[in-house]
Amino acid sequence: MASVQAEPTKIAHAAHGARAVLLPRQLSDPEFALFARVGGRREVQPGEIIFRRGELGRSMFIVESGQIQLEFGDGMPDKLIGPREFFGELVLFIGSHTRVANAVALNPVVLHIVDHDTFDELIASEPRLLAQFMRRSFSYLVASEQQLIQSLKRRNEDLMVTLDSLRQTRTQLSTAQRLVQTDELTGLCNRRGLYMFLERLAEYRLPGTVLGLLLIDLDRFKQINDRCGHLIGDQVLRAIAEEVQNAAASTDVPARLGGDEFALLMQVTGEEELRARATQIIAGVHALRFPGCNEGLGVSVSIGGGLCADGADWAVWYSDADAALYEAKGRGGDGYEVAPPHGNQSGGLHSVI
Ligand SMILES: Nc1nc2c(ncn2[C@@H]2O[C@H](COP(=O)(O)OP(=O)(O)OP(=O)(O)O)[C@@H](O)[C@H]2O)c(=O)[nH]1
Repeated sequence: MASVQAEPTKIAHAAHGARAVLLPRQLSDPEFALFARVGGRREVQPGEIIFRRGELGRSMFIVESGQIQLEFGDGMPDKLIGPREFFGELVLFIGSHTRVANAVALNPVVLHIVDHDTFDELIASEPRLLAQFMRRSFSYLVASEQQLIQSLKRRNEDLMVTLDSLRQTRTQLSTAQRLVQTDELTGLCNRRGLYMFLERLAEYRLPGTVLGLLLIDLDRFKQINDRCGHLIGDQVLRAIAEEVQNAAASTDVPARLGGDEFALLMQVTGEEELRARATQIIAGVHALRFPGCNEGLGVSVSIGGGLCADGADWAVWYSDADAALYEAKGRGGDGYEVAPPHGNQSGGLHSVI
């Protein structure tokens, strides 16, 4: 519920104390007497609505006793109108004006209602008094509008700050999401990242291609670690990751599945391209050199691959490529093997996650 901005109901006194100064919405004695005399008297019960926001206004109201709450809505503060104050006067100054607030009686209220015709007659019969009333009322309305503009400006600034921090949160979220899907050592996609890609695979599929999977495993990596130390071991892993990345097109997903096992999920034209990529990786790895270690120890990889059967899932693709990898390892490593086409049609990706 909006807060209530109470307007002073007392007559304020000028600093020098010589003359009483009326607050903007207060009527002087002669003004109140005049409006009370010509206006229609109406008693209002607590909770009764005098007018609603959006209604076409026809009259101004003067409060003799009790309190009226003006509810502007849209998060703007409500206003209280008390004895000898007026509200709804805008309709008398500009024709066919719609109400900008709901006016609700907070307690038993006595009102005097001045309509358009009565007001016009008063302008003719009491021009001096009415001019004074209108002048004061106008300056109040202008001040109110200025206040409103200020408060809207402030709200706008607050909103900009909120928007800014939301943008930051979004950036942090996407950074966190990227980190969760990335292998820290090599910067490639990790297993989780690959699974997330698989969930949205349909969005990335290129027409006229088939999916192909290569599993790449370092040969005798334990020995490299043992002989050269883990730091060199890490360097080797990073270098292999680069070779896998080099063999990947922009629509492919190179990943480190863990330890010394890498994967390359590709969109290829057929088995020939799959073999060409495997050959490229093997050749790239052969050319790698690691100062202080590589002299006596070659680095090589074994690769198992296969074309991914349509309708099958990751578990099937992985198991076919893994069987081929096992064969390549069995032949002493440093080579690749491609699995025969697989006809198995099974369920969804979720069987592996
Ligand atoms: N430096 C380093 N070593 C790792 C990392 N993750 C796993 N390893 C090591 O990788 C080695 C993998 O050993 P194995 O699974 O026996 O594989 P391999 O020695 O390559 O044997 P083959 O695959 O049969 O040729 C282990 O010694 C792990 O400690 C890593 O992040 N950094």
